[in-house]
Amino acid sequence: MADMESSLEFSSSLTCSTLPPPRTRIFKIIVIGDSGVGKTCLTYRFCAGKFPDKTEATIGVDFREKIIEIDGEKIKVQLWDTAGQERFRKSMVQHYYRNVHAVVFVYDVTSAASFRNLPAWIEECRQHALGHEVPRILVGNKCDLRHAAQVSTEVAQQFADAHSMPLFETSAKSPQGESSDSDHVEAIFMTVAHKLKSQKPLVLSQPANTVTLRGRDQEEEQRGSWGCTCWRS
Ligand SMILES: Nc1nc2c(ncn2[C@@H]2O[C@H](COP(=O)(O)OP(=O)(O)OP(=O)(O)O)[C@@H](O)[C@H]2O)c(=O)[nH]1
Ligand SMILES: [Mg+2]
Repeated sequence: MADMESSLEFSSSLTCSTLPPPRTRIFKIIVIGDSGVGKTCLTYRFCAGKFPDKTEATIGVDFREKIIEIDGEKIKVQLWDTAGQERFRKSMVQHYYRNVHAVVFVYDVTSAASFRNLPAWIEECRQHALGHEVPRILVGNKCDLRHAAQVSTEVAQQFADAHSMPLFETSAKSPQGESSDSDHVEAIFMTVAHKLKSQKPLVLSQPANTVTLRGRDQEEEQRGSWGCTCWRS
């Protein structure tokens, strides 16, 4: 995490200095949900293209990035793989929500408890003043274990509808070939990226090498702290 932290600071200072275009938009997407639902595996699957050999409980946050191309534009998708355990996240929570572009809520289809806890995660977003314009999606993971499922698609869909979120059911583990009956991890994050791109969340007409800043965090961001929503090369 420290490496990423320093690289973010480095990148931010670069952004604010003299590097010329080309510029890459960055979409910050946070992935939240109970411990053990598979947030690390999902983000790893998207960025590394495979299921990780082993994972340990995330402490604070892990960053994963992938450059994707949409309509000829290269976009950096920056996934914030957050900690599900309260003791590993409490000092970090405010950083998760700063300048976030989209939120991915994850539950485990084999864990009714992880589904029941979703309102608490939604409430955390509300407490951090997440705007209604920030897209949210709901992901039920571990669909490869359908025989052990405790959360039906119908119940999950009702919850998603009630909260105006699209629902995806997937598996970070399964091969997800053409015959797979679950949504592809890749397709899920690409859908979010498409949505963000269509919303054009950043100011498009700003000059090169500037930072898009919001409100009272401006000075802090200019000093190069986390969550800088910026164009950078
Ligand atoms: N069968 C199956 N197991 C999975 C899947 N995704 C994750 N797992 C397993 O679930 C366990 C927890 O996965 P993690 O990705 O570490 O969970 P997490 O949500 O990041 O947990 P925290 O970091 O503690 O918040 C690991 O043993 C994974 O191997 C999946 O799609 N299918
Ligand atoms: Mg994790």
